[in-house]
Amino acid sequence: MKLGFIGCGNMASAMISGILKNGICAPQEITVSAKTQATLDKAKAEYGVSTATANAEVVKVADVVVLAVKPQFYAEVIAEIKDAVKPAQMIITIAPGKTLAWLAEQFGQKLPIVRTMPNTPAMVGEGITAACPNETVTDENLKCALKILESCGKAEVIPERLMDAVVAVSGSSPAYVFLFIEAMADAAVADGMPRRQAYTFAAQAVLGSAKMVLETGKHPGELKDMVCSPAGTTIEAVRVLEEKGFRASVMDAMKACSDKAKSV
Ligand SMILES: NC(=O)C1=CN([C@@H]2O[C@H](COP(=O)(O)OP(=O)(O)OC[C@H]3O[C@@H](n4cnc5c(N)ncnc54)[C@H](O)[C@@H]3O)[C@@H](O)[C@H]2O)C=CC1
Ligand SMILES: O=C(O)[C@@H]1CCC=N1
Repeated sequence: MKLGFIGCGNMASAMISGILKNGICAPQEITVSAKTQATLDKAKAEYGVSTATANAEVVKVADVVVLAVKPQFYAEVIAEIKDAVKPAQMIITIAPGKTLAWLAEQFGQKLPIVRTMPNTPAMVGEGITAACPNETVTDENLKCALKILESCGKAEVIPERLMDAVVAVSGSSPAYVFLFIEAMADAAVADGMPRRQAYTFAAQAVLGSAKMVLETGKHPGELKDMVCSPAGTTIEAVRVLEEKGFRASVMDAMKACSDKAKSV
């Protein structure tokens, strides 16, 4: 399968890394375009992919084209490539806010389009991607799209109305988790732990806790209670987090994120 990425920044790189690690296709079967030659040179050096100076070149050689530019550039890029897109070619989008109806209008022709929302843990094969196919996508198309997306982690088909929620809960949330890990490491450093070691302990604690949620099927509240020994240390931290509105701040931040996703 020949894959094309229009744009080769953080998200495209994370996906390419996951795709290559899982052998979904060979490096030379991936063609990328970008704004600058420096980006193309970096992608070629890092992944061994083919590069194209024009976006239409990517469309000409790929069976599946991933639109990996920022949402504000979608209209101009689609305008540039739409005449080169063949009816059987599948388009995968990864931008927030660009609905299937908007995409159909921009392309001006019936095309199999899968709207998705991935995240950067795709880089280490631990991403999660929401996928929403339009009515032109066949079962075969969807199988192919999910094979690509599942090479970077988990993928689930969802109704389009949930896409903005997905941006907040998984598309953007690695950034909140990185903030959390950084804050925990800073606190450990304040207590005397070497910084590098503090990142390892903080990150592994988050990884292990996440695996417990995914693998035990227990409610996060129950898992939290399993850590909080009566009159112990953990409940003191939990009390302070509640006092400072930890959960409310997470929910408010995610509301701001999903609201923004509606307007990009
Ligand atoms: N970074 C993330 O965690 C996630 C990003 N996304 C979405 O992925 C898309 C890309 O985001 P990032 O990779 O973070 O951005 P980025 O800024 O890292 O990469 C954008 C890429 O597009 C290229 N580009 C810009 N204009 C172009 C044009 N006219 N033709 C060809 N290439 C062009 C740039 O050279 C760059 O390689 C965005 O729509 C973003 O919302 C989705 C989920 C997660
Ligand atoms: O911040 C952004 O707009 C992109 C979409 C989801 C994660 N990053």
